[in-house]
Order: sequence, then C-alpha cells, then structure tokens
Amino acid sequence: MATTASQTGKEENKKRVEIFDTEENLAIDLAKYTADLSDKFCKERGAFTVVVSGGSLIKSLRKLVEVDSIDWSRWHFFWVDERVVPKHHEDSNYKLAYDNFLSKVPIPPGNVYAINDSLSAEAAADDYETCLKHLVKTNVLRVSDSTGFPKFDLMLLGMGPDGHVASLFPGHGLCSESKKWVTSITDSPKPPSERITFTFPVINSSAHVALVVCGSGKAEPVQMALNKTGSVPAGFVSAEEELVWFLDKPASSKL
Ligand SMILES: O=C(O)[C@H](O)[C@@H](O)[C@H](O)[C@H](O)COP(=O)(O)O
Repeated sequence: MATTASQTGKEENKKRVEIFDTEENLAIDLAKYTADLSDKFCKERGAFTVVVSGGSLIKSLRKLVEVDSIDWSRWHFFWVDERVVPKHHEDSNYKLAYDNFLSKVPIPPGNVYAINDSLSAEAAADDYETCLKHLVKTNVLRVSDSTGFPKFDLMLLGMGPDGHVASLFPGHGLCSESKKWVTSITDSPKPPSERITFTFPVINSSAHVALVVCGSGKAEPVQMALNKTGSVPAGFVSAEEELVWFLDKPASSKL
C-alpha cells in the first residue's frame, strides 16, 4: 500500500512522493507505472524511450518483465550513466541491466544503446551524444520545446547514499554542466572512477522521471532533497511532466 505525500508550489505540482511498506510493493507499483507510460507513448508516438541508471534500481525492475501487455518492440533503451569498462565486466551497467532485465524481454537489440566500450571516457561520452543526436534526427527521440535538450519519455533513476544521481556527485563541477548532453568523469568518488553520464539539463528535460530509493542508509539524502534541508544532486532533479519519488518505508523515515 502506498501513501502519497502532497507537495505545493509550481515545480512541486509536478512532483509526487509514493511511500511503500515494502520494496516488493514498490517493485509491483513501479512495473505498473512503467507499463502504463509505455502503453501511452507507444499509442501516441509509436515509440517509448526509457533510460535507466545502474545500482539497485535494476533489481526493482523485476516485476516489469512479467507484464504481458507491453509492446517491447517499440522500446528504445538507454543508460543515464555507464562505467567505462568492457560490456562483460562485473562493473558494467550494461551487464547489470542485460543479466537482470534485457535478457528477459524482447526489446530489439538494435534499440538498445550501449556505450562504445573501446573508447576513452571522453570519446565514449561524445560518441553517445552523437548517437542521441542521430536519434533526434530520425524522430526516435524527441527534443524539449522549452530547453532544446533531448526529451526522454521516462528516466528510471536510483540515488546513492551521498545523494548522487547518474554519475553527478555532490560538489562535483559536472553538476553545473549546462551545454553538453553527455559528459565524462574520470574522478568518480564511487568506483570505478571513469564513467560517462547524462547532464542535468538532459535529465530534467525528461517527460517523466522516477527516482527509486530504498533503505534506511538513504533516509538522510532523501530528507535533504525533499525537505530541502540540504543540497544534494537528487534535489536538483525535475521533469517536464512529472517526477515521482518511489520510496520504501526506511528510505522515507526522516521525512
Ligand atoms: O552506475 C552507477 O553507479 C549508478 O548509475 C548510480 O547513479 C546508482 O544508480 C546509484 O549509485 C544508486 O546505486 P544503489 O541503488 O546501488 O545505491
């Protein structure tokens, strides 16, 4: 059973906070939320552009693979951030998503946009941005009328215990990148140190963002982000249509 915390203010009107008794219930609701959006966008535009982070989020997608009604052939699948390691490496977000999700659903392999793992971090970021620009030209990816940045249909993001999202870490200069779509980091405080990441203008131009956070170890950054008691990258996340925080009870315990 979820409880919804109401928010006030203009930007806040686009924000919902859902709190679940258990991670299992969160995973069930996240599957329904994603399936409903998939249905809506597949009907409206014949495509559904979905972005995922790495981390524990991927495990919380396990109920999604069981939804029969999803038209997987219309899905286009991206990563908000990726570690610059070979695709079969244990640290690879591609491998994490492949093993736990992609290998279980029939998304066409050509619609799965992994990074080029033979390049340096900087070159891989440029290459991924070039790929996104091509997908804008071919109308797979929309562009936000208000920001000019790509507008993904849904971003599914986790948050680290320090409040980071994607590979945008507290106090790091990349949090204020305002021009690039995709950038690289070679001094990530969370290993491995070399990564590529979408920038905030891209994340915040998404139609829908789901921030999925579980566990008491994240209660403090959740509080900082939602009650504005501190400044953490997760608190900078917004969406053009709707931002939904999916929290389990322990993660919401300081709200
Ligand atoms: O590649 C990464 O490291 C991630 O994309 C990162 O942003 C992750 O989502 C958070 O660190 C949360 O990870 P956990 O849920 O495992 O704490």
